[in-house]
Amino acid sequence: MRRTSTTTTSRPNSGGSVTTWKEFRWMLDELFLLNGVLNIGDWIPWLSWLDLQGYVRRMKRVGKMFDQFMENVVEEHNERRQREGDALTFVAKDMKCLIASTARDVVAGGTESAAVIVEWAISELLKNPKFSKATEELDGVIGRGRWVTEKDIARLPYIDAIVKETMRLHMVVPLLSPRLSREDASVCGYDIPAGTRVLVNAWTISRDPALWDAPEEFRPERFVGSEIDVKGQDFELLPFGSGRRMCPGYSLGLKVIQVTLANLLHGFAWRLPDGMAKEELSMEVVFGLSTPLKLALQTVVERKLPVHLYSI
Ligand code: HEM
Repeated sequence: MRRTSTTTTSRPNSGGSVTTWKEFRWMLDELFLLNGVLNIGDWIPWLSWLDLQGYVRRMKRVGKMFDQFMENVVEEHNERRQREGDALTFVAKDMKCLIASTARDVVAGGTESAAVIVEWAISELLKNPKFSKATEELDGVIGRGRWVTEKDIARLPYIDAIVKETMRLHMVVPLLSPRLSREDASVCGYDIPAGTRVLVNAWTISRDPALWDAPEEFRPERFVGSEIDVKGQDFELLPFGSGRRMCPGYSLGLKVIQVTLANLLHGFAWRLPDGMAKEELSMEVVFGLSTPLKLALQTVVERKLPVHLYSI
């Protein structure tokens, strides 16, 4: 299945006011894609009114849809709270907008990035013979009688290494948030005047051969026993950015990725569809605000744990 592209604008239509799962998925794809496109009007301002690529029109449309969706969610909560007489947490009308836009950041930041990373991790594992190492670790530490919990992660160094290596190779936010230099500065021989808009290309840094051995290869082992972390202190690896504008959700995001991936590997045996060779697995990427696979991963999964563990 092909994801939203810079040229495709059609969206699923529920035909009603309630946002369907398909529409929500479409909104997220569109939001992330448009946040990362190169809009001609941003670089040549006198052309911006023409909106040559139609991106501004699309941004306005998806922005409106998202605001509407979030406002509906806040409204629903308000109604419920009113019904239950919960006066303290009732959201005043003028706060609704602020809450809706903050919630949009949290929903968008917290869902898409984690899902993209987990999908890349499984694709890499299907392509590389690293699966057995991960499942051996899980069998040894967790056993086949239960699911993985957040507390187990500290005892799963290979899963942690897979997550870090996936985040290095598939930097989900390739360009960090733009910064503005407040004073004249000199960095590595480059003069940066005050007022310059600075873009940090975390994607290139994490594939720089001066910093990484065989940077294009997926090698989780490089992080086993390594001090390099993803918390913004090691500048060669900045999947959550660094400094004041660093991702405020990094701790939650990291845990969601680790626990989700660990459970998907622990609970299911994964393989490619019959007749599909590893070499045919597409690793093409869409560059936007995030970097998902161009074609959604197609796999066959089989249950590995006792049946009763899968019932909700
Ligand atoms: C799951 C993996 C995630 C990744 C890889 C990720 C990555 C990033 C990156 C690279 C930035 C820009 C940082 C910078 O420029 O220094 C960022 C900003 C941000 N992230 Fe995340 N994020 C993730 C999860 C989350 C979650 C779970 C939330 C909310 C609960 C969140 C909310 C935000 C917000 C609000 C910003 C903007 C911060 C600002 O501009 O001051 N992110 N994220």
